[in-house]
Order: sequence, then C-alpha cells, then structure tokens
Amino acid sequence: MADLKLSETRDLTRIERIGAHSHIRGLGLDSALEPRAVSEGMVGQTSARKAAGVILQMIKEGRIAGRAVLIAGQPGTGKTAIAMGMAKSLGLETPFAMISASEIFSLEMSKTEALMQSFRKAIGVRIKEETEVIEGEVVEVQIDRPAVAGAALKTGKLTMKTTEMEGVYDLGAKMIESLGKEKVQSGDVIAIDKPSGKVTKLGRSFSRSRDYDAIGPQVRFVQCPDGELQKRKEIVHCVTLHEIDVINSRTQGFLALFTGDTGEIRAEVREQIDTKVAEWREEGKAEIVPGVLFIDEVHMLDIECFSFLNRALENEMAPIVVVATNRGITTIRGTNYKSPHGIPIDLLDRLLIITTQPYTKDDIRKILDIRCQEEDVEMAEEAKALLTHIGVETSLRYAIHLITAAALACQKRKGKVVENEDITRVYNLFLDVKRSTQYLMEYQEQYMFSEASIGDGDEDGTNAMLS
Ligand SMILES: Nc1ncnc2c1ncn2[C@@H]1O[C@H](COP(=O)(O)OP(=O)(O)OP(=O)(O)O)[C@@H](O)[C@H]1O
Repeated sequence: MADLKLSETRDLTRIERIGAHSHIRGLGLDSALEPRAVSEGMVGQTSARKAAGVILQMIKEGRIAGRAVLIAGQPGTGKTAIAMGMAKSLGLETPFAMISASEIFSLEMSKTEALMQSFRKAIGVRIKEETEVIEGEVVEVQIDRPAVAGAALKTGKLTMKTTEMEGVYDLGAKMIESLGKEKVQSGDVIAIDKPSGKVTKLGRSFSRSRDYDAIGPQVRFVQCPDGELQKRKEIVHCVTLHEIDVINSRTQGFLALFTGDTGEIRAEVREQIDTKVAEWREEGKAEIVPGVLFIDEVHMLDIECFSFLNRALENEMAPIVVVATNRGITTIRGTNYKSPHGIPIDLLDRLLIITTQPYTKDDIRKILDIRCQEEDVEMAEEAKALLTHIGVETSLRYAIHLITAAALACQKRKGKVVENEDITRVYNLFLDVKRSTQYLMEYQEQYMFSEASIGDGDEDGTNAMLS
C-alpha cells in the first residue's frame, strides 16, 4: 500500500513538470550568437533565434529598455518557445513576466491596471543596503529566569566569539525569543542584523564537528568567522516594483503576493513608491533593472490597451516588451479598423519585428525526437516517421499531443516501444483541426447555431492519409 502511494505521488509530480515548453532551456546560440542546429532543446528557426539573441544581448547591456519586439508567425511555429528561450537565457537577476493578452480581461480589475501590474512585475529594483551585523560563533546563551513567574520580562546574556575576539551582549525579551525560534545553541555560527534584531543561523562551527549531538544530515559546517564581531555589510535585495507596490498597498499586505489576489493598487501608492525609488537611485542606494514582459496573443488587446502600451513604453523605467501573435491582417479590437496583426500602425511602427517560418519535415522530426525524450517515450523509427508525416500534414502541435496519447495506447497493450499501430490508433481517436472541420461540414445540420454553408472551409481530405 505504501509503495503504491509513493509511485502515485511520483507520477503526479512528473506530469506537472512536463509542460509544453519544458524542453526549452535557452536559445541554443553559440558565443558569437550563431544558432546551433539543435541545442538547448531548440531546433531550426535559425534567423528568428539569431534575432532574439541579438535582442537578448542588447537587454544584457542595458541598451534596449523601453523598446518592444514583435514575434509574428503562423500558429505553432515556436513564437512562445523563443520567448521561453529568451527567459531561460536571461538568468535570475533579470525579471521576466509572461501573460497572455486575454488574461487582462477580468472582473476584478480594469484592463489597464492588469497591464500596469504586469509592467511592474517586469521592472526590477536592486536595492543596496549597508547594515551592521554581529557575526560569530556562539559560546554561550544564558537566560535568567525571573524570580516570580511572569513578574518581569526575561533577560539574559549571549557570549559570541570570532577567531580573534570574544564579546558578551545583553539580551532583551525580543532577542531571547528570536534565538529560541532559531534554536540557537553554543557552537552555532550566527549573524544578527543589528537594526532589526533578525537572527540567521549560518551553520555549525567546524570545531564542534565531533560533538555527538545535533549532527544530522542537514547540518552545515562553517568556519568560525575572523576579525571583528561587529561588521558593516552590504546587502543587495532584488525585488520587482510590483512586489514593492503590493507590500505597501495598505489594503493588501504581502500575503497577496502568494495568492496573486492583489486587487487594484491605488495610483498614489505607486507615485509614492516611484518617488522613493528615484530618491534611492540618486543616493546610489538602488538601481533599476529593466526586465522583459512577454505578452502572448497580443491581438487580443483592445485599442485602449494599445494606447496604454504606447504610453507606458515612453516611461524611463519601462521594461522590454516582447509581444507575439499568429494573426494576419485583422480588426483592431474595439475599433472597426483593420491593421496588420490587429496592432495599430503607430505601435507597430515602434516594434522590432521577428518572423518565424513554417517548419521543414526535418525540423519537425527533430522537435518530435526531443519531445519523446522529454516525455520519456520510446518510439520505433517507423512510428517516428509516421508521426512526422502527420506533423507535416496537420500541425506540429497536434503531432506533439499524439506522443503521450500513443505512449498510453502502447502501455495498454503492454508494449514497451511505441509502434505504428499505437500512432494509428490515437490518430483515429483524436481529430486534428482539418478532420474536425470536415466532420462539422458533413454533420452541421445536427449541431446548434450552425452558420456555414455547404462548400465552405478546407476540403483537402487529410483523412485519406492513413487509409
Ligand atoms: N524551434 C523549436 N524547437 C523546439 N521546440 C519547438 C520549436 N518551435 C516550437 N516548438 C515546440 O512546439 C510547440 C508549439 O510551439 P509554440 O507554442 O511555441 O508555437 P506558437 O508559435 O507560440 O503558436 P501559437 O501561435 O499557436 O501560439 C511547443 O511545445 C514548442 O515548445
């Protein structure tokens, strides 16, 4: 029974980990920004990857803040994959926020507020703080018990040492509580932040490594610090403007950061924060790190959002905005006008445009190979060739979806390697867009609100492919 439970949990976490883009680990470029054929999970699409690499370089050199990039191309040609590749190559220091344009239409906040929050999630502030710390090895913690229980506050003494000196500090009730919470005992190396009284346990002193107590697998041994007990230390915190907003918005509190339930943040709060951050920048205490905001399906934004974007990009702290769309010439939401990609011309004019190209058969084969590896699916060569053929005739995404389904069909017949029969089985079970449309054309009278007239749509009969 215990075994069963264990394997169930393992499977669940495994499923969660395999997202549509989990195989993408970067843009797959060499040091001269030339795309490698297959690298970091990326295949083909060389000129788009190269262009994305140049933009990445400009971002890293801080040269492109406030600009915007459009990745345009047919569905399933790797636009989101390239954005993910950029995010992975940026490193943890540069904030990256990702939204799909339709997410901003919610009842809880206005569209422009949702966009504003996304913008501020993509702007980092690196705050430098000098603080005084007491850092050393604990020699003794001595707590005096009050004569009558509860009569007076507890007091005590803390003796700490470095390799060069020893010092004794008086303890108040608050410090005693902090030390108790961290379970500090003699032999621990700790740091106390003097202004806030925050205690951090750095590890256990090497000199105590022979002690019989407190030695578990988690214990980290460290050297006893040298020099003075009290030191000035520079601490760097990296936060996003959105995090500062939420923490300072009186109605929310920082827990909202975890639930995502931040509600609207008042304009005054943001103004105050911007003024404060500007002061810190002047004093050399803080730096702005413009990150990347990726807006997928950008044609879903409406005219108000587009003018907000236009204005927001002018702000000196603006992040780099990368947008993607698979639309051609279409109506701009909220107007009767048509425009390329459904984006107003004035905004379009500011964008650096990267286009993605349809994949060749060879590229599709390689992407499917990578996905099979990512999903731990063993597939016969013949079956891979068939799946590639399906990918060419239908879409890459449909072929990717069939991998897991075919693996399940294979498991069901107790096979180890996915064969042609498994692919055929799931191909017949799940329709791709073309066959689904064809089916609708044939049976439309039996559906509700059907508006198409016979003869509309795509009639190339992909269905004949496997027969
Ligand atoms: N060049 C590539 N290398 C590796 N995997 C890729 C590549 N291009 C696309 N993929 C994978 O193919 C799938 C579909 O691609 P993706 O979602 O990026 O397409 P898209 O252009 O954003 O599509 P849409 O316009 O429908 O949003 C994803 O699982 C993606 O990770």
